[in-house]
Amino acid sequence: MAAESNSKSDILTLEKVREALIKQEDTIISRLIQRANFPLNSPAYDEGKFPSFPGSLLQFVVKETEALQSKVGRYESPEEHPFFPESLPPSLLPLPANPPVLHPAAGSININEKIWEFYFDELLPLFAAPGDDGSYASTASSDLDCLQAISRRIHYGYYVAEVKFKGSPQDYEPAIHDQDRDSLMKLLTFVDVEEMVKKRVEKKAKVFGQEVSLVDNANAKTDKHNASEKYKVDPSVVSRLYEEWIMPLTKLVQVEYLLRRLD
Ligand SMILES: O=C(O)C(=O)C[C@]1(C(=O)O)C=C[C@@H](O)C=C1
Repeated sequence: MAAESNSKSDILTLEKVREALIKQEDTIISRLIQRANFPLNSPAYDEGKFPSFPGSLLQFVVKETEALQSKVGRYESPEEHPFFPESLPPSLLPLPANPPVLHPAAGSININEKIWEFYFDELLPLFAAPGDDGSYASTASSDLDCLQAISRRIHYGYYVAEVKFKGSPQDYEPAIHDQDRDSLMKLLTFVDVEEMVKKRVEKKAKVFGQEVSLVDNANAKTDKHNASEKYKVDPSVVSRLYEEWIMPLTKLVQVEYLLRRLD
């Protein structure tokens, strides 16, 4: 079944979708900076640490927050996916009146498990300082803010794939018919764009993450040895986040979506 042709999908352009991705960079970087205000706070992640919760404090915060957000319609947007989709309450709001822009396949592609894994196992230790200040609730909420912003960005790949497909169906259709992942991956990859994204997010991390002081401190500014310490989150970690995880997973979402695009 093909996605409906309608005014909203007709005005969706690659330029507009890329603009949306650029705005989301601001959200992701700001949330990482917010999380970096707290140390690692590992008891928040230990299952059974607080007997009042069945799993970890983090899991409790995520599940309860997602249940509330589900009731107010968060997961009715195709790019929003819960981390604990099991037994979520339904939305209490009426369904959106707009006709769908995406193929219904989008609803079945949720790669949040991969996002959860890299965030806690690999990314977090790179930018949260070791230590425990006891502020577990704020830490868990802040983790969920980061996870949701990253997840939304990655699942936005549906829209990128849709505009690319609509722009040149003749290029994509043979690879979709053959279910050829490698060809799809080649077709949708723009190495020059990826290079720009990495440079831009690194620069944004420098601008957003500066320590602001009313006293000019010329020494601190020129001290190259302390370059990464000057920023609230190391800019090279943000660039690495995009290079190793966000862009490859956005491409994975695009491939998964395109494989089902002609169903
Ligand atoms: O801008 C695109 O064309 C995208 O597909 C998005 C994106 C990204 O995740 O930033 C992913 C793949 C491309 O190689 C370039 C950039």
